[in-house]
Amino acid sequence: MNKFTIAVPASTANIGPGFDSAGMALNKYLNVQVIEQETWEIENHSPLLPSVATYTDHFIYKVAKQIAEKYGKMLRACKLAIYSDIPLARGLGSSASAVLAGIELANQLCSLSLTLEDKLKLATEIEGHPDNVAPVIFGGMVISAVMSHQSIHYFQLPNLDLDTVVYIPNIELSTEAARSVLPNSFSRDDATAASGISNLMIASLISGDYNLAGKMMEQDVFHEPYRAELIPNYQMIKQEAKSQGAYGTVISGAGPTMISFVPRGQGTKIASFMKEKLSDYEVDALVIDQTGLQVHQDLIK
Ligand SMILES: Nc1ncnc2c1ncn2[C@@H]1O[C@H](COP(=O)(O)OP(=O)(O)O)[C@@H](O)[C@H]1O
Ligand SMILES: N[C@@H](CCOP(=O)(O)O)C(=O)O
Repeated sequence: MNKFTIAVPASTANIGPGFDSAGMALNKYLNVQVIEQETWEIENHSPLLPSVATYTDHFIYKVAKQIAEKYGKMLRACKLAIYSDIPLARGLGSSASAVLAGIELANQLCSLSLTLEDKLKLATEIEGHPDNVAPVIFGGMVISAVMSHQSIHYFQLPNLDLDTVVYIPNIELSTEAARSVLPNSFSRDDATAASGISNLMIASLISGDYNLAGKMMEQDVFHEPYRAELIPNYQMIKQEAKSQGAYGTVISGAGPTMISFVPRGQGTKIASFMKEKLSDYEVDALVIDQTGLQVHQDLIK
């Protein structure tokens, strides 16, 4: 019987002004062990995972079935043993990781030979925006743009000399709810300012000017002003992290998690200082995942 593991990283999207476009893979993982057998069976091995009554209701199974059907194939039965340290509905891309796990499951079980670009297109159609799924597929930091609701262009930044600290509160905020507070349109002046800030942030990240990148991150016009009131300790986290040397601190994805971008090697020290201020939070020093989604030919947790 065939056995393998699909390992999918977490992600942080937007990075301030890169709304629905910029994202980065992080070293928290959803691992799906796949063991082919006669009947379907799904085991959740992490307290973070949602429990479902039957395998047909499981999000990962549903995505895999949808993809298989799109290509005119049937999924072969298997047992899925799922492990994850990505918290749900916190702004760390759990749904993007689950979507990619489902797409890869169909790819493997139905021998679809999907390219990375195929996976990007399929995942973006399901997720609705490419900013989480692109870095989850490619690793590192990726900028992506959907052209006329069809083709997707992307650019993977060179390795960044940055680590991160994430501040995960003990509350959920669905992406859908956090999108509902955003305006439907922007004035020309606001759109011009917002895209200028975003352009400058990306240019400064590529050139290694992390102080300028951090400043631009914190000047977002697209979403942070509208979401700030949904995020506990929004100002305090920014100020305290800055006092410890963080370049910039922003809402991770749609929140409620916040994330600081810090000098390489400083994450653990800054995380332990911030944990003192945020006793009821999970505060983690995370590094950028450079490899993206992987399929291992053995069973890993
Ligand atoms: N591993 C998983 N298995 C099943 N469903 C998942 C998994 N990860 C995420 N989901 C679904 O995605 C939802 C969270 O998505 P979302 O609100 O976009 O938040 P985020 O992606 O920021 O964690 C969960 O409530 C759950 O329905
Ligand atoms: N660009 C999206 C990103 C959502 O990320 P998530 O991790 O919260 O799902 C948005 O800001 O709505």
